[in-house]
Amino acid sequence: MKNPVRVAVTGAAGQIGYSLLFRIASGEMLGKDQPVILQMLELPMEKAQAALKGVMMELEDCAFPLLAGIIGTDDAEVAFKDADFALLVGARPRGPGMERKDLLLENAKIFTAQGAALNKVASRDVKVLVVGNPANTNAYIAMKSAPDLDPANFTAMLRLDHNRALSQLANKAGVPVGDIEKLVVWGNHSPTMYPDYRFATVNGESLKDRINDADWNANTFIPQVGKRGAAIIEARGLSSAASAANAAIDHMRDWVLGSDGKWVTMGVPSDGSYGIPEGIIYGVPVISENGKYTRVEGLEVDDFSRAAMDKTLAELEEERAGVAHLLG
Ligand SMILES: NC(=O)C1=CN([C@@H]2O[C@H](COP(=O)(O)OP(=O)(O)OC[C@H]3O[C@@H](n4cnc5c(N)ncnc54)[C@H](O)[C@@H]3O)[C@@H](O)[C@H]2O)C=CC1
Ligand SMILES: O=C([O-])CC(=O)C(=O)O
Repeated sequence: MKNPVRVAVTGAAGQIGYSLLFRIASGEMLGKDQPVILQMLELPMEKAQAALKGVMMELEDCAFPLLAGIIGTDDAEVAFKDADFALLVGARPRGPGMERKDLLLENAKIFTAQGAALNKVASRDVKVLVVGNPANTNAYIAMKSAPDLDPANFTAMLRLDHNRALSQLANKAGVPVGDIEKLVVWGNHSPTMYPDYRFATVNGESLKDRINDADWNANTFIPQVGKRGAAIIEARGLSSAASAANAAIDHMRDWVLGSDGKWVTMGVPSDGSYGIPEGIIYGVPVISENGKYTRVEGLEVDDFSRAAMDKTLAELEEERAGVAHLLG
């Protein structure tokens, strides 16, 4: 049996937390041979702490063989102590009529504090996934607030967008979703994101050629993927939770255990490639192996794509400017 690893989850009593923790504890994220210690953070309010207690009782009641320990706390330095993985979910969600960036100033302070706490007490190799919105800029804030940790280990979740795009493409082309490869979602987790299937294949053949519908791409597919979060809020009255938790599991699992040669989308600090300034947390295609992700390099950027990639970049730069005063 492997030694247990420590997985910190913030916002553990929230709706994503409730869909996420049980799957981590059952081995779906890190493997069926990897024991985990869950270190869960919630707000210091009585209601949040009581709800967290309830979640911990239910985790116990599952008798997961891989669950080697559970810690519930309102102190970030307890939750992140020696953490090997940190899933930063805890943040306010948007409601109907809001954009994710409307949450920026309210949620930003969470990520300066949690970045600093990770910097102080987490494992030096901690792998961080930011889910709380606006996810890219919150990941940027956490990364900048943790100067002693490897910036490459701060990532934002665009996997839900990637998975949404896969399903839309599979429906349109009438192919099984699992047969589609080489999809990318560039940029920000916001309506400006650019889902790009120019390179996508189905059983090795071009999906773009098979669909062959530029109008559908520009006027249906791209906006539909970009606004899917809002459509879920409209339908449910609450933002996506089960699909968000599922995407978080996919993101971490592929990062840690490898993507099997397949492209997946991760929001990662830019290395300057594709005309994205260094350090901006931007969705790019990566392949992961042995716990390390590598960008897919050298993809052609045509005029349509350049315009789309620059638009989402401009929004990220605007968000970054909006939080610069918090970062000293
Ligand atoms: N990146 C993505 O694809 C997605 C991101 N999200 C975002 O994830 C976040 C969480 O969503 P839900 O679970 O639905 O919200 P929720 O409101 O159900 O749960 C959030 C939980 O976080 C806790 N929390 C708030 N501030 C905290 C802090 N400083 N430390 C620890 N815990 C804290 C709250 O008490 C609450 O229990 C939201 O910002 C939402 O917009 C949601 C779906 C997809
Ligand atoms: O739309 C929201 O606010 C929640 C979210 O990020 C998503 O579902 O993509």
